[in-house]
Amino acid sequence: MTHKTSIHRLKLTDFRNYPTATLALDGRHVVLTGENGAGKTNLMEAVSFLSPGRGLRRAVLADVVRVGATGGFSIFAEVEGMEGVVEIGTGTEGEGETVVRRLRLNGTPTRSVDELTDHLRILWLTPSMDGLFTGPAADRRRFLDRLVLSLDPAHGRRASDFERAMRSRNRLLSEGRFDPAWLTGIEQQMAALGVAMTLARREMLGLLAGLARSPDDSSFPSAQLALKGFFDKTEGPAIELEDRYGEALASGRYRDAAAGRTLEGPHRADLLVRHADKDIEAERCSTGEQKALLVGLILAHAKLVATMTGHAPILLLDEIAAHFDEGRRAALFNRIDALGGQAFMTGTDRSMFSALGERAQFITVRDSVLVA
Ligand SMILES: Nc1ncnc2c1ncn2[C@@H]1O[C@H](COP(=O)(O)OP(=O)(O)OP(=O)(O)O)[C@@H](O)[C@H]1O
Repeated sequence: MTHKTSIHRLKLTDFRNYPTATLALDGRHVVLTGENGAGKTNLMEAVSFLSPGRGLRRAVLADVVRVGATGGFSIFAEVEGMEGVVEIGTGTEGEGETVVRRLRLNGTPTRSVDELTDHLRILWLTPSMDGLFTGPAADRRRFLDRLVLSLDPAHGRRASDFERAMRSRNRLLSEGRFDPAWLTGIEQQMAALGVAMTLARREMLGLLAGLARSPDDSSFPSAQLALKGFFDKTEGPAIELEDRYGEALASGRYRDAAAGRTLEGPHRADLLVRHADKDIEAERCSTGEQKALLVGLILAHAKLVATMTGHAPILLLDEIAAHFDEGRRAALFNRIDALGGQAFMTGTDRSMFSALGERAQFITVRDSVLVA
């Protein structure tokens, strides 16, 4: 049995184009419509700040604060979460370079925004992800890491610790400081973290592949996913893989010093995506097929999160409906509904969402004002 998580109330202060805004929600899906530039994506971005990180735009925090505001932004939400009803307060303090994010749960300050994952899982799909299959590998790696992170909150720390260790190694090598004891220490750390990251990525791909296809999946093709590069197929106990990577780093010191960077590791891996029914790479699919593939992937992931946590995640789908014909839109709404969670959707035209009927609450966004 999957439980629902949903946002009941949302209050924004000095967030993007909103001086203040309050939204009372009744647990149904939420459709935000309005003209271009009205503030629909901004509102979704505010919801995405109820998870750790920099939100769905990966924004610089200072840019999120409303232009002209004297302090930081704040978001207050009343949420039916994974541990019952919780009041989440988050926002920024400080200015310019020193802006930091703060979090309060039921009024009590918490040490880390990572605690948000105890209460809510939020997944999103935005137009900026349209070029995911054809763009740089770094985007696909980040996408995969975000999938992992939603089920394994320790993954973020692993990745940032690996980055830090790698930067230290790169610095030593670029300065010609080939001190073996020092380098070996750093490389062992990189080996442990790099292998753990890779195994977590592989596990996520295995879990997604193992998901049973639901009968109405034909509207959204399923994707075949594989890791490419860096221990993509190598089997063996983690400790063996760590030894192998540690040795590869040690023997690659002069090569990496010449290149000015570490040439081997999880930071060079890629995510391969194939259209399972057509058996071709996603990058060769038409624009519409790529979009459908991406939606299928997000829906499969949402189902996985619901199964693994027992709670359906909150979905943020920015400008999705306009891409699909009426039949596919209806299928999309049915799939979202079957997940059992709350979805936020945006569009300029309300009629695109008419198939949702009573299943959604319709809100018009007009110049930073929300009209239910
Ligand atoms: N920090 C900020 N302070 C004030 N306004 C901002 C800030 N950041 C962005 N904006 C404004 O917010 C407005 C709305 O942006 P948003 O992306 O939410 O629009 P939208 O309704 O999703 O439009 P579209 O349909 O074109 O995607 C833009 O006009 C932008 O200039």
